[in-house]
Amino acid sequence: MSPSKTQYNVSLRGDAILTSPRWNKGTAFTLTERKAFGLTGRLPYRVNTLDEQCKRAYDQLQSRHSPIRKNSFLQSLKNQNWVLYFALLSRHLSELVPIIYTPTEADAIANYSHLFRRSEGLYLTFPDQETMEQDFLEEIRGRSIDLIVCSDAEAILGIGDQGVGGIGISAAKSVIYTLIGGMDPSRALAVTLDVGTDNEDLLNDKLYVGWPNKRVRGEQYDRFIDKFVQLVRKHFPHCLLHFEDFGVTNAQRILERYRDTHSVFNDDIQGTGAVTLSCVMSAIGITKTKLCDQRFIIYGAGSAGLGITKQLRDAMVATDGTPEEEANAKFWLIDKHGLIRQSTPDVRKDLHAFIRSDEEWASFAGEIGLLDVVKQVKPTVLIGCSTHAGAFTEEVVKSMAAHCERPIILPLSNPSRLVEVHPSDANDWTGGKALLATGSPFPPAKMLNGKDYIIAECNNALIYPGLGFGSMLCQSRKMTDTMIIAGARRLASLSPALKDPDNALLPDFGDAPQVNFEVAVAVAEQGIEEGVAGVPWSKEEVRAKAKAKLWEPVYVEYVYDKHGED
Ligand SMILES: NC(=O)C1=CN([C@@H]2O[C@H](COP(=O)(O)OP(=O)(O)OC[C@H]3O[C@@H](n4cnc5c(N)ncnc54)[C@H](O)[C@@H]3O)[C@@H](O)[C@H]2O)C=CC1
Ligand SMILES: CC(=O)C(=O)O
Ligand SMILES: [Mg+2]
Repeated sequence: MSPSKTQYNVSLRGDAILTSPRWNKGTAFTLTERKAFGLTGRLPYRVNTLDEQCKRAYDQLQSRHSPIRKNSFLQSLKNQNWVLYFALLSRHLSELVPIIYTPTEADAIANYSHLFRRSEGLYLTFPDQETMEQDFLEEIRGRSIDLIVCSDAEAILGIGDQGVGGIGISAAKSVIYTLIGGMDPSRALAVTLDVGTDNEDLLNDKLYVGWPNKRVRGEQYDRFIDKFVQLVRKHFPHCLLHFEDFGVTNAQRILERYRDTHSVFNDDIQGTGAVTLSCVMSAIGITKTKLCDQRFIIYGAGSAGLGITKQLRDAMVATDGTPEEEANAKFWLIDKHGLIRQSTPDVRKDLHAFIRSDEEWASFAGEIGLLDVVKQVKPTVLIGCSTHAGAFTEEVVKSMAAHCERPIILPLSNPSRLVEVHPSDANDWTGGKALLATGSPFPPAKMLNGKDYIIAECNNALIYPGLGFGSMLCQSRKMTDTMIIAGARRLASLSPALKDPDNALLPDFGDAPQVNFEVAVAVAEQGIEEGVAGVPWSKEEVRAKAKAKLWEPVYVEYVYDKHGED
């Protein structure tokens, strides 16, 4: 609840308030509230505190042994009582984020139609587009919306096209905005844009609950997306529109199309770019080098690969004063058909600035693989966002380490089973020299001195809630690159490795709420400084304003009022 509110006037009574996850307190309704809301006979006698409810829920959760069953339990809890759900998650953040987010959420999404119990969020389906506005208004009735997270589910986490199951990633990313970013969940909306699926398993599944049709593409797809974006702009001109897990042919295009006219954000491109920039900044703090001193190999040139490359390039230009063309030349991008160079067919337009010349690789015939590129380029940074499990083989890692004192190796693919190299292997193969971070959580590796080396989680969830909250806080008209860089710099400044190079490259996920608060402040300050903010504040006021806006999972007293909120 908002810390500025000590009381809410609520119009729901009886079963209606008990079945509203926003207002339900279950056994924590006080005796006065029970009388006022017609609940005395609807609840057992004893009034519980939130702590007692959390303990009971945690005990129940522990009796579910597999991560996916825990995920289902938490999903039910979310459908019952938001305060309890978020309070429980906050009390066990590091343990439960992997259950409600990557890696477990990937399994929940892959099995969405079979695990389905109850709908959540907004389903906008291609054949129903005539009623899109009506459906939208029905879902947000009586609510003010600050944040919309939408997905068309073509590239979910690392598991590809998941059709209507994409609502799971929109909802999980919204939950993270609340849990880590302090966003009021009643002001957020998760949306799935069901434009069909090319996943044959889903199309052949009789229980599939989405639109059983091949994915719509081309002009029809663009018109559908445009209809949705214009609807958002019409009804909530100041809300942040977050795009998640769109396919590589649409993600950057959509971002470019709308980013100058509305506050839009593509997490896979910009969020991943920002957290990776922070991670690399932290690592080069240890190697005492600059961004422009690095040679980067980016393995997997999809949305994340492009976002990471551009973010690192832009920061190099801004921080080191490297001319853009010179900065572009520090990157070697590899995709399914090897190194991307002039003779590579059908390279996406957004990658053109990073194409290597054929002349540089004249002595190589055919597709040029990772090992060849590593041997030739002698990279200092190797980043994986390919979904190609095990791609960073022992030979690749050892070849890199042969020419680089502290190789920076970031296998970022999710979920855990798709990681390009297990961080313990990379640690062992480099004699403990590699500076490592992964996309999903991994246990620590052992350093040569026997101490644990904590593997930082370089996941966009460590930064996007702060980027989004900062942008919403200052009501920015758009999310600029410089606002994102300001957030990434603030995150890097909080790295534990700054104090001790044997520490993790990024803050622990357990500290993510405090870290994201700092990111949000940096982003809003930057928005104000560059004149895109819609608030009349000075930069000095931002911190206090941000504190006042944080939503916290605590119970606030309710007073019955038939004209109150519902
Ligand atoms: N750690 C983090 O915060 C994030 C991690 N990711 C992860 O990165 C991976 C990619 O995600 P997106 O970029 O959104 O997907 P995407 O589908 O846009 O990109 C994947 C790219 O990898 C390429 N690829 C596939 N197999 C390959 C191979 N054998 N060798 C080289 N390239 C190959 C594909 O052609 C494609 O260009 C996923 O596992 C995803 O979970 C994505 C966003 C954030
Ligand atoms: C973390 C994330 O956004 C992804 O894996 O797609
Ligand atoms: Mg994603």
